[in-house]
Amino acid sequence: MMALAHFRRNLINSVNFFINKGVKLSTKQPSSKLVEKIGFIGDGNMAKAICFSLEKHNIVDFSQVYVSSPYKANLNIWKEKGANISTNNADVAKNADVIFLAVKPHFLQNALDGILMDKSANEVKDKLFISILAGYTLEDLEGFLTPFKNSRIIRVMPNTPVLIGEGCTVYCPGTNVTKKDLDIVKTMMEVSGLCYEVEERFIDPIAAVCASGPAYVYLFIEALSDGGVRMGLHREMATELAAQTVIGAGKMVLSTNKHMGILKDEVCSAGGTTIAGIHALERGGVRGSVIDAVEAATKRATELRRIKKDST
Ligand SMILES: NC(=O)C1=CN([C@@H]2O[C@H](COP(=O)(O)OP(=O)(O)OC[C@H]3O[C@@H](n4cnc5c(N)ncnc54)[C@H](O)[C@@H]3O)[C@@H](O)[C@H]2O)C=CC1
Ligand SMILES: O=C(O)[C@@H]1CCC=N1
Repeated sequence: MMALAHFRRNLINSVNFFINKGVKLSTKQPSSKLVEKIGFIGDGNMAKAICFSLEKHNIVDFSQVYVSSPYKANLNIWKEKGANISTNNADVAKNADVIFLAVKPHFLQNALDGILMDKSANEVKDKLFISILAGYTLEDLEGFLTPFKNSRIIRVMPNTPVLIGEGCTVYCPGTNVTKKDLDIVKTMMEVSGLCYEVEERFIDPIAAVCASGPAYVYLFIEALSDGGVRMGLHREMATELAAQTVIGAGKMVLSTNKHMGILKDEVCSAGGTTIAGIHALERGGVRGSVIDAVEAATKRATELRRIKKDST
């Protein structure tokens, strides 16, 4: 219990760091029947992670979920769970009150054009849209959504661990977003991990750290496991130990509030095994590579936006 209290206290300290930097924090308070009908335009990995988490936390029942994608085969998993599926995005846009835009950035124009070509497009008004797309700014998105009268948009950047309640999500409201709209997004996303409101200028770098981050960490876990196998461990054991080591190290950073360098030094005995491993990592340029990765992913968000603009 004491350890838990200590963990919480230090987590609050970490979060205060963000608040001091102008980042607003939400606390977890699940509620039911938050929205009547929730929609997903795009039915892929991130839509599933968000929706399955919402269902698990009793925020929505699948009967309240409307989801669309051009490929019926991909929608079957949603149908089996009881969601309302369609290959016509207009069905989701008309029926749902809160609509996640969950397609890849280069498919957004096509997805919205499909709605506008539908004869019932004029029914799509007074909607709250939630964009999880990398790259597109609120200004871009509000431009796209102009035809849907009185629509509001919130830009949200989640990551796939929301599926298991260990996500990081940030969000930023567009013009005319109401307090109720923000409460909806906060309540939906904070059940699945950390959730902050941020200034929009932080979203691309945060996406590069948190939304892309799981992929970097999987790479590291795989490599750590490979190293174990190279040294004679069975794969299953090596992977389990590598993954738990990453969980443990992450929790140490959050719960002890010690600088990472100090935590690293506590593992490195003088002339011992760990410093030999650290030396090998530093020779391989691990720090520079990770920093380069975050820089490259941040820059790529801007490129994604430009690709769309150049092609219209
Ligand atoms: N995967 C991740 O970890 C994260 C993804 N995102 C963002 O979420 C969005 C979705 O990413 P994922 O779920 O990973 O992609 P995904 O490829 O798994 O899912 C996208 C889905 O959109 C569907 N689709 C394609 N064209 C469509 C159209 N015209 N109308 C409706 N649906 C269409 C596809 O069938 C596909 O299933 C992207 O914009 C990405 O930037 C944001 C944070 C994290
Ligand atoms: O790779 C991507 O573009 C998306 C956005 C952040 C994580 N996945």
